[in-house]
Formats: sequence, structure tokens, C-alpha cells
Amino acid sequence: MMKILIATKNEGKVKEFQSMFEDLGHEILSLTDIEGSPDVEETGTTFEENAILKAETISQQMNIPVIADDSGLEIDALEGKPGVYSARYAGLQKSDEDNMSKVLAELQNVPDTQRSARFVCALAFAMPNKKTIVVNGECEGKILREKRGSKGFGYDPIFYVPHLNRSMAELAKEEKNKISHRAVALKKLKNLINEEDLLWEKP
Ligand SMILES: O=c1[nH]c(=O)c2ncn([C@@H]3O[C@H](COP(=O)(O)OP(=O)(O)OP(=O)(O)O)[C@@H](O)[C@H]3O)c2[nH]1
Ligand SMILES: [Mg+2]
Repeated sequence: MMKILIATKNEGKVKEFQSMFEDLGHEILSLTDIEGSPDVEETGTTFEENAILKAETISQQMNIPVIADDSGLEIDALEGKPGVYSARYAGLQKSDEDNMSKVLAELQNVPDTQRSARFVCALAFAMPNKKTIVVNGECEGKILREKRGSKGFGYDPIFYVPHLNRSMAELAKEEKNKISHRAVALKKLKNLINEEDLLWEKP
């Protein structure tokens, strides 16, 4: 069987990539499947920089093609925060609950008309000895006043999708995977590359 490696340790992302690549019938692996895989430090100041850093580090180390995802939530009333710091907004211990509580507290006095936000995703596809390809995707919404729904991951329970009249965590995975920032970016990447370029086989 052929494999596709996603350079992430985030189980929520892995599940979504598995679902979005289902049609191709290949096995999706992540860094949690690879013993001793490093934590790549996210020292970039943009989603693109961090996605490239993660993809190129792992691709060079393993000498195989790799996709990395750097993503997060941009809230207009907070001047774009938590942004690239979305995963560690409430501190390095990284709990989705703590991150959501922090955002809800900061937006407590912000009226409904000023709660606009978007999820942003940068995907980098790094191949040995080739130029890295980077694409972006966004998904517009609003920050709710309390959590709604239990699907998805991260900030999904407090992210309202106006045209579907539900929170991201209330959407079935097939629905989220049609409209999400990650889905938009992956569609662009799939249009830019040959499926074969993604695949590798264990020697
Ligand atoms: O509600 C959400 N729905 C999403 O669809 C989504 N996508 C990203 N995020 C948030 O942004 C951080 C990414 O940070 P991030 O790209 O550094 O990933 P990560 O550190 O979790 O894993 P890795 O891929 O770096 O290993 C994540 O932890 C989440 O808090 C999301 N929240
Ligand atoms: Mg990370």
C-alpha cells in the first residue's frame, strides 16, 4: 500500500486529512505513527512560514514527500489573535478548553456585530530536492458567546458558520470537510500536484 505523510501530531487534523483523502485509497500517516519523530519548533511569524518549516524539516529528515498544516483562528476584535499562537494561546500546556475560555473571556464585552473571525490554514508540500509548494485556505465566521456542539477539535465549538446557522462543532465531518479552511487549502493543493508526487513506499 502507498502512503502519504502529514507532518502533524494533532489527532483532529489527522482525522480530517484521512477523511479528505479517503477517495484516493491510500494510507495517511502522521508523526504519531513514526517513532522518535521530532517536535519541530514553530518559530515563524506566519502560518506559511511554520507550515514550510514543519514540512521541510520532516521531508529532509526522512527523505520522503511530506505535507504540513499550520492553522489557527484570527479574531478581528483581537487584532488577529490568537493567530499563529492558536494552539498555545492559554499557555504551552495546550488545552482546547483553556484556549476557548480565554477567547470567550476576552470577547465578553464585544457586541455581536463585532465578533467576526476566520479560520486560516497554510499547507506546505515539501519534496526531497524539489521546490516546496504552499497554499492557503480561509473560512469566515463569528465567535459565539458559549460553546455549541461536540464534533471537530480546537475552537470549533465557539466558531459559528453563518451560512449553515451552526457552530463548526455541530457540523457532520463531511460538512466541515467541504467548507473548512483546511478543505479549501487542500483542494488547491490537489489541483496543483500530481497524486503520485505524494506517495512513497517503505523501502
Ligand atoms: O476549532 C478549530 N478547528 C480547526 O479546524 C482548526 N485548525 C486549527 N485550529 C486551531 O489552531 C491550532 C493549530 O496550531 P498548529 O497548526 O500549530 O497545530 P498543532 O500544534 O495543534 O499541531 P501540529 O500540526 O503543529 O503538530 C490548533 O491546535 C487549534 O487550536 C483549529 N481549531
Ligand atoms: Mg503546532
